[in-house]
Amino acid sequence: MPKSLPKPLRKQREVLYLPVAGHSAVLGTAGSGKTTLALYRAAYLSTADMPHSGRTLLLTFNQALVTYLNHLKPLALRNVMIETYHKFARGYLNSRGKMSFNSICDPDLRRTLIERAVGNVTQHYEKSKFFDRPLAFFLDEIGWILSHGIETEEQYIAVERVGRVGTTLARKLRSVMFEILKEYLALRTQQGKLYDWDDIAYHVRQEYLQDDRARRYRHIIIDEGQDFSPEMIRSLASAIPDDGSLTFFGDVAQQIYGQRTSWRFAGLTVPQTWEFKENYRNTKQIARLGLAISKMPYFEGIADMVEPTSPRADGPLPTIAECDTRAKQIEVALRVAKESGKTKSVALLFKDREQERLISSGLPNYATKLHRDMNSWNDGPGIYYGTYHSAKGLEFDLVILPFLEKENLPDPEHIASHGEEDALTHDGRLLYVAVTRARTDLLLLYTGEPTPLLPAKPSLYGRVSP
Ligand SMILES: Nc1ncnc2c1ncn2[C@@H]1O[C@H](COP(=O)(O)OP(=O)(O)OP(=O)(O)O)[C@@H](O)[C@H]1O
Repeated sequence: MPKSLPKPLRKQREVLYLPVAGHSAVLGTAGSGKTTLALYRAAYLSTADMPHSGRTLLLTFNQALVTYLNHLKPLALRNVMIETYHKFARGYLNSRGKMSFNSICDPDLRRTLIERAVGNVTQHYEKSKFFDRPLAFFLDEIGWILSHGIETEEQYIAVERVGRVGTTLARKLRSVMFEILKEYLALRTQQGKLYDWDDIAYHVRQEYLQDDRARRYRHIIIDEGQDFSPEMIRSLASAIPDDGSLTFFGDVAQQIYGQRTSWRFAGLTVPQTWEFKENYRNTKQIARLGLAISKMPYFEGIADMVEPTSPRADGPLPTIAECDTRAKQIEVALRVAKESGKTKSVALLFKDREQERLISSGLPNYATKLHRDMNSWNDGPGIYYGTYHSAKGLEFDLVILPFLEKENLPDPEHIASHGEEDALTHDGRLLYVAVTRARTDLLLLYTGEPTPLLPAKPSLYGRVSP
């Protein structure tokens, strides 16, 4: 068994020994040990000399988490491959001779081609407000169709929920939308691109349907599964043999990629879902703020939400600091990070790379940037910085969140393209992820009016004026 990981307790032990064949799903609140148990389960399923043992694949969404997992991965897991879904997909298609050089359409080209597709289709119709929607709407809708494995116009017209919160697309417009999708795919093919990041999973699944070779992995485990699209999950269900297993770990409150669809659309055969409610990471005070965020109106109506029970460890209240200017926020963030980074792990997290750059130039050069290609992980004290997305699945002693003002969050561009409700829903989950990365200390900074994403209750915070 892994040595460096905490010993599984209660529900965690039950999950470790879930059936070794078929599908299982574990839903857990932040910090409840999903990643830890994903590693334990990988060790259990890959243990040599057991009747159920076999090669095991542990998949997650982003590279920073893969690097972190590899750092936690004990020697007992030599038989386990840990990688991102997208790396797995490329590798598998390559093994089938279906991945030539440069055959994936990158997001910039995709954007250009979808814009062109909208323009081309517009010419066949009379002027309509539909075509005036922001490009982000078309990018999203096409992503939604492809990541759900929808193949025909009839399927698309019949499907129940289409579009983001508040932007459900009327059925009569779906034919036009589908025409835009087909035009995009035609333009993409002309560019020699066989896939994009939304439909690669569809192609993986199609390939498995025709693949009668022995399966490379007997067991697959998905961590951060809430961010896997239904088609990604389906493709993995078809990647295991009949006597193999698929174990899904996820937290719907932390869904920050994709179109907020449900893993349940993937149609796994899960007799029962298991829930982890105990939070082992955060102090009571941080967990209370996390819980208050998850009770905000913008979280309402999510299926499968698991509410945490209060952790035992006590700590300081999250600190909220109103600064006169953004420059002051930067000064405070840098000072605290440098001081605390000597003895603690500290993460400075931002909405996007642009905001990260406002601070990163002032950081010492030993600070570690969290990013897609990071390939080593230094445990212990130090400064880490990156976007909320890049910190997914990770944890730090102190988390510093600058720029929490109303003008910045929810993101004004997101409001412009998808409306306020959608922006609140999207950025609320990001904030939830960011807050729950903190083990013991949290520093929230803003100028002017704080973001409406933060709960107003004063007793949740210790307030300071630097
Ligand atoms: N049984 C346990 N006893 C003590 N500590 C534990 C136990 N299980 C997990 N932990 C610790 O709790 C923290 C959170 O665990 P982990 O990262 O596995 O949670 P998670 O559910 O994947 O979190 P998230 O979804 O928020 O990323 C880690 O520091 C882990 O070592």
